[in-house]
Amino acid sequence: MLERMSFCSAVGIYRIGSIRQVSVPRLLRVTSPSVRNMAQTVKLNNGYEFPVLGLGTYKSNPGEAEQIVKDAIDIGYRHIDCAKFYENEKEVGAGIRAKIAEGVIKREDIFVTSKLWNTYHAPHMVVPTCKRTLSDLGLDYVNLYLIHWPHAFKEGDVFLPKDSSGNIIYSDVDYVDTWKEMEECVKQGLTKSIGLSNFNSQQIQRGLDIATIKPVVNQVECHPYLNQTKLIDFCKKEGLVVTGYSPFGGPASIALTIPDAPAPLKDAKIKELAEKRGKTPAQIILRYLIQHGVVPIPKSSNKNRLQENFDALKFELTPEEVAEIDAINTNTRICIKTELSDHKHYPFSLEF
Ligand SMILES: NC(=O)C1=CN([C@@H]2O[C@H](COP(=O)(O)OP(=O)(O)OC[C@H]3O[C@@H](n4cnc5c(N)ncnc54)[C@H](OP(=O)(O)O)[C@@H]3O)[C@@H](O)[C@H]2O)C=CC1
Ligand SMILES: O=C1CO[C@H](CO)[C@@H](O)[C@@H]1O
Repeated sequence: MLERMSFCSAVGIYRIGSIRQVSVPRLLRVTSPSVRNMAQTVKLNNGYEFPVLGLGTYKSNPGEAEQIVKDAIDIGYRHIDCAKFYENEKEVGAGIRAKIAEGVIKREDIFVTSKLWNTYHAPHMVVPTCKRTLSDLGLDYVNLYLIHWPHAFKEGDVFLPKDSSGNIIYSDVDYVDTWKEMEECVKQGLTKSIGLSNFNSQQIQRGLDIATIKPVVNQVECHPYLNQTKLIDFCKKEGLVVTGYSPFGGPASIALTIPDAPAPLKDAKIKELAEKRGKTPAQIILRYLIQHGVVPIPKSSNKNRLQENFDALKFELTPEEVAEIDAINTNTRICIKTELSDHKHYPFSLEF
């Protein structure tokens, strides 16, 4: 599986599937390694390098998010996943900027993603909303800006606008019109790349058909119970990398609201492999996703678990072990949003 591509006495470059890994001999390492000489990355279709493991920040509460981001950067994370919807971009940005100010990283060493929320799809709102995110983060640009969901809600700063019966109020805006303004964000230097999140294959295809700047990523739920092999194949064919959210099945809050929510961390096969390999269930899951070419973005607000998750970069599963995990897939979607299934752009009515 691990195939050496080239070697010189100073630096070895390996390829795991399409993942490039640059390893630097111990003597050349500095105490705070930068993404340029340490990160394992995959190349996006526009040539930018995308670190193969990121940090999720949903439910990283104001008060903890800044410290968690700082801890993650110290551990070696060089990819942070944010969103306006998470309402913590100020704190996340403060963590990133603190580490730049300390000289631990330079801006170009870290890959920052943010997302356009559903209430800002109207074309005239896209560029200003991206600028608001930049202002909250305190950064001049993000590396990747995603349309968070294909379905638009009534425009405004109320993220979940509801009518008197408690139903979400939809908007008619078509994501292909939103996409044109996402392209404008690239042209204005607000983001290096643009992409999609929670889009199904037909929606991606519709986007590709009108795009002059291609999406580089589709970010979707991905874990051993929803391993997304068909969508991954489709995305690979079209030149998109799949980022995998909720690799452990999502935050405890989701598990609490869905009493029988599947818990991949507790799966018997995952636990068996973890024991056999002397790893944790979390590491087995992250490694599994990475070896499928998915870029997982686990969230943790605990420094030990941040380290544990990061250490998934340091071992490999055999093809047989990957196949054993493939066999526990049940295509079970946790973040399913059935309450939105009558929206004309609801993404989950198709198989993939
Ligand atoms: N595009 C989209 O629509 C979506 C994007 N996302 C993104 O994906 C990220 C990750 O997904 P998310 O839904 O947060 O869920 P995850 O699957 O990453 O699970 C997070 C939960 O797992 C726990 N956890 C983390 N590490 C470990 C470990 N090693 N062992 C045991 N438990 C662990 C965390 O607790 P603790 O913090 O205490 O460690 C937390 O409760 C989000 O933060 C967000 O950035 C998520 C959902 C939708
Ligand atoms: O990014 C996100 C975090 O999780 C939320 C709850 O499921 C999602 O709605 C949202 O898309």
